Formats: sequence, structure tokens, C-alpha cells
Amino acid sequence: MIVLSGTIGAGKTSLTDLLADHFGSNAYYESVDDNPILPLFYEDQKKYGFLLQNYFLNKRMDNIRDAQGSQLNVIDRSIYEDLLLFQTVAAQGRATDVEVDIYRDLLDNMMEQVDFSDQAVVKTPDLLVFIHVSFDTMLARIQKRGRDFEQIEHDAGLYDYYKMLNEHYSQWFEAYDRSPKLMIDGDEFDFVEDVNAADSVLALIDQKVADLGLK
Ligand SMILES: Nc1ncnc2c1ncn2[C@@H]1O[C@H](COP(=O)(O)OP(=O)(O)OP(=O)(O)O)[C@@H](O)[C@H]1O
Repeated sequence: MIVLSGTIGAGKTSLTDLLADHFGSNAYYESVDDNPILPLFYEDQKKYGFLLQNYFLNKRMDNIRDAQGSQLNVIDRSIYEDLLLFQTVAAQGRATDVEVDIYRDLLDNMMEQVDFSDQAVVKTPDLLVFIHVSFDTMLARIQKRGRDFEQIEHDAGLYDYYKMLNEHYSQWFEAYDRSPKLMIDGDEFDFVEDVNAADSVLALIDQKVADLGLK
């Protein structure tokens, strides 16, 4: 399976659509609209952060399990980024170290079930695609999409959260070593608005997929 990664509004869901369509494979999404915890979390990160992580962990496991079966199935966000998000929340004093430690232990225990064999219930990705966007692009996309609870006008503290998250993401991708990986420049290639950019991105991913023998 191919797994997308990148900060909020980077374009993971759109690229998931494009890729699944291109490969004729299945797409697995993190559903935002029917997530009951997310709006609560944006209201009060301290209170709902830990609950939200548990909710996501559960959902990501579902997605990973369901996406087995084709190396070209696509998941719109990796499970490996959640800790980064939670650590960023904690760095802003909105989660405690104990909460982060408990979450990390739970994640580690669950990920020990991951292996590379064909029989594995939960496997590591065949390829992780990271969409890098600058902070300005990130803010512009969040604004354009217009989800109320994500807007910085709604909560000025979100600006710092987004800024820190964006910085942490590049370091996270550098350190990521669970699978082959590929970075897409989301500033250079606006694959949502520009058909040529979409073709360029698909060509890059096609090449990587071919190099890895996934197709
Ligand atoms: N582990 C997490 N901790 C806190 N918030 C999270 C976590 N995972 C996802 N979210 C939140 O869920 C929402 C959707 O996340 P995500 O970035 O996957 O999708 P998106 O914003 O639609 O991005 P894209 O446009 O790239 O598809 C965002 O508000 C994001 O902050």
C-alpha cells in the first residue's frame, strides 16, 4: 500500500483520489466530517487531545488492515505522523508528558504486530509519499478549504500550532525510515488546480513505484 503524509491541508486527500484513480486501486480515507471528537479537540485541546489520539489510532488500524491486498491501495494519512501531532500539542502545553508516554506505549505495542510477511495483519507501507508545503501554502489551503474549527480567526493559538507543526514535519520526514519514501513539492506542484502539475506528480510517483517493483 501507498501511504500519504503531510501537514494539515497539504493535499493528502486530493492526491489519494488522484493516485487511486490512476492505479485503479482502492482509496482509504480519514473521515473528517463524521469524526465526533475533532471539533471538540479544536475547542479544547487540553481536554480532548488524548481522546482524539485514541480515536485516530483505532481508525488508522482499521484503514491499514482494510488496505492490505494491493501494493497500490492508497491511504490518505500514515499512522506514524500522529505522534508528531500529539507531541506538538504537548509542546504547547496542551497535553501532558504522561498522556504522550501512554499514547506512545500503546502505539508501540500495536505496531509490534506489524511485520513484513505476507501473513501479517498489519504491514508497513510499500511506499510513503510526503507532500511538503511551506507554512504560507499551508495557511492558504486551510483557509481555502474553510473548515470552521480549523481557522486561525476562530482561535489565534492555532497560528503557533500550525507553524510549529509545519517545521516539525520536515524533520519528521527526514527521520522516517519505516519504508521507502518520496517527497513531493506541494508548493511547486499544485496538483489540485493544475492538470499539468498533476501529471508531473503522477509521473514522479510512477517512476518510484516502478523502481520499487510495485507495479
Ligand atoms: N493525530 C492527530 N492529532 C491532532 N489532530 C489531527 C491528528 N490527525 C489528524 N488531525 C486533524 O484532523 C484533520 C484532518 O487531518 P488531515 O491533515 O489528515 O487532513 P486534511 O487537513 O484534510 O489534509 P489534506 O488536505 O492533506 O487531506 C485536521 O484538522 C488535523 O489537524
